[in-house]
Amino acid sequence: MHFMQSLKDAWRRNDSLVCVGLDPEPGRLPASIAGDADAIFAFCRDIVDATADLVCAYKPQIAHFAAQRAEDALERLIAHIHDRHPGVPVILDAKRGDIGSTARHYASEAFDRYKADAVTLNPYLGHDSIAPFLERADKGVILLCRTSNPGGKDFQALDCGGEPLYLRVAETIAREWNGNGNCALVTGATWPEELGKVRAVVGDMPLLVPGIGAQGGDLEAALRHGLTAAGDGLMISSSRAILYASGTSDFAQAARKATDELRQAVNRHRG
Ligand SMILES: O=c1ccn([C@@H]2O[C@H](COP(=O)(O)O)[C@@H](O)[C@H]2O)c(=O)[nH]1
Repeated sequence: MHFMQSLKDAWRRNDSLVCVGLDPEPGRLPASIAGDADAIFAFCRDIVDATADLVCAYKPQIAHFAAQRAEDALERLIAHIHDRHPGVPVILDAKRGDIGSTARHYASEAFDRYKADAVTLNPYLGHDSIAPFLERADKGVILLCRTSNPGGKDFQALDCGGEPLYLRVAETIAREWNGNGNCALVTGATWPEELGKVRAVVGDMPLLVPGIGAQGGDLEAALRHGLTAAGDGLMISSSRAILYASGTSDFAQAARKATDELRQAVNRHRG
């Protein structure tokens, strides 16, 4: 199914705008599974199984798997989500970006190897670097726009003919790159007013919003500036605050509680 349709269905079915980020940290896995040969897979699988009815998407971050030589665990985890929780889209957070001949392999990596429904990309190399992803019309193409980190402003806020670069990026993607209707943008909750400026130029385009929880972003302000008139349009992403809500053997139940608390906090601000 088309990523955008899966996302809309999951927003509605689970009454949730929450995207759980899957960022396994070897040093933070509960002692009850940390020694297992397949601990990364088991940890993420248990979090997924405990939360799948509460989320609109999962977002595994590829570096957290690759650094541990756990790409195989990532492949099996995404297969597990598709098999056991069909209809919950998977966003591969890879932030790829390279010349077209290499980008084709990155697109194949995300969609053919990992079977992700969407992927995060860096638009800095321009349209030809993103074209191999845009052509996959059923897949989501989620482009960095106004990132949540403090250094995001170093380039993204630079003046670009009277407007900041991040807004030029948003406008260009909305007007020129979104012919297949499969684009979305990353806009951090740490910059809610900028998020609102992005919303104003991209209409109802979905926004992936990291930065709440561990990064201290303002959830209420992000919702106020980012929700569409229909009360959706956002994927509110949280990783560490959910994954490590408990450091002990009850980690999956604690993750469920943290996910539901975030879901309810978000829903209090929706129409
Ligand atoms: O601007 C961005 C883009 C991506 N991220 C990623 O989101 C999660 C955030 O983790 P938390 O534990 O919820 O802070 C992480 O995978 C980042 O790589 C981001 O934070 N900001």
